[in-house]
Amino acid sequence: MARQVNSQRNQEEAVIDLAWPNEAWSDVTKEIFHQLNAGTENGDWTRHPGYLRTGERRLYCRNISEQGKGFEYAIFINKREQRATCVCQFGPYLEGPPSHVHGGAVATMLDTVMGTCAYNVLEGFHLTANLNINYKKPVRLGSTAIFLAKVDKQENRKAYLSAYVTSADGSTTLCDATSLFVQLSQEQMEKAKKYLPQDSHND
Ligand SMILES: CCCCCCCCCC(=O)SCCNC(=O)CCNC(=O)[C@H](O)C(C)(C)COP(=O)(O)OP(=O)(O)OC[C@H]1O[C@@H](n2cnc3c(N)ncnc32)[C@H](O)[C@@H]1OP(=O)(O)O
Repeated sequence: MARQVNSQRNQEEAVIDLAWPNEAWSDVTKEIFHQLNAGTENGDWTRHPGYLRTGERRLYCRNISEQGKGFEYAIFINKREQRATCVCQFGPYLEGPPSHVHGGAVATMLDTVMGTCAYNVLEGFHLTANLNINYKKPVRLGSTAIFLAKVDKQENRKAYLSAYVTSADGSTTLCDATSLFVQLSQEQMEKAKKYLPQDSHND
């Protein structure tokens, strides 16, 4: 169930944490979520909240508010191991090839999971400078996939990551990817400040 949290931003805008199972999640998606969430018990992993804002702006991968029709996902981060893992169920509004997920939707989740993983090493705000994806197998619409990302190298403001996407049972590699995220310099941050959310709900 989505959990309502108060946003300091302004009261009429509800900020809802969607990175929890809801009735649109399949049993497979829920089972993987609970396996990943069990890793938070000893503190090694933390669940990254996924906020749907109900104001005029929405995070792209949280913008389809009809449950189960778009991206249904939760991301878990392991700071010590510089890794992130995501379970994602792709809804019917994400079609590309008939009955399969649009490559851009898979790219969106890779960008988001690796961008979230980059928080393990980069401070402040970072942007995707480069994202390379090898699509190995088409992803069935309505299916559940697992995204596994890790930081491979950090050089100052640059974080180099790799990731791969597997079927729910882990038996099939659907994609692999690499990326570069760049933390904004002070000067770039000054310019970007006016666009940044005013509260901690920046996902
Ligand atoms: C909580 C929710 C989390 C979600 C996570 C976020 C997921 C979504 C992330 C996105 O979708 S971000 C949107 C898509 N990306 C962009 O719009 C970024 C557009 N590009 C830029 O703004 C600038 O090019 C960028 C900030 C990436 C880099 O700034 P600059 O082009 O001014 O270069 P800069 O000097 O700051 O770069 C720092 C280093 O990165 C290197 N670099 C930059 N772009 C590169 C590139 N493409 N390939 C290789 N190296 C690159 C650059 O050479 C330099 O290396 P050195 O320090 O060694 O000299």
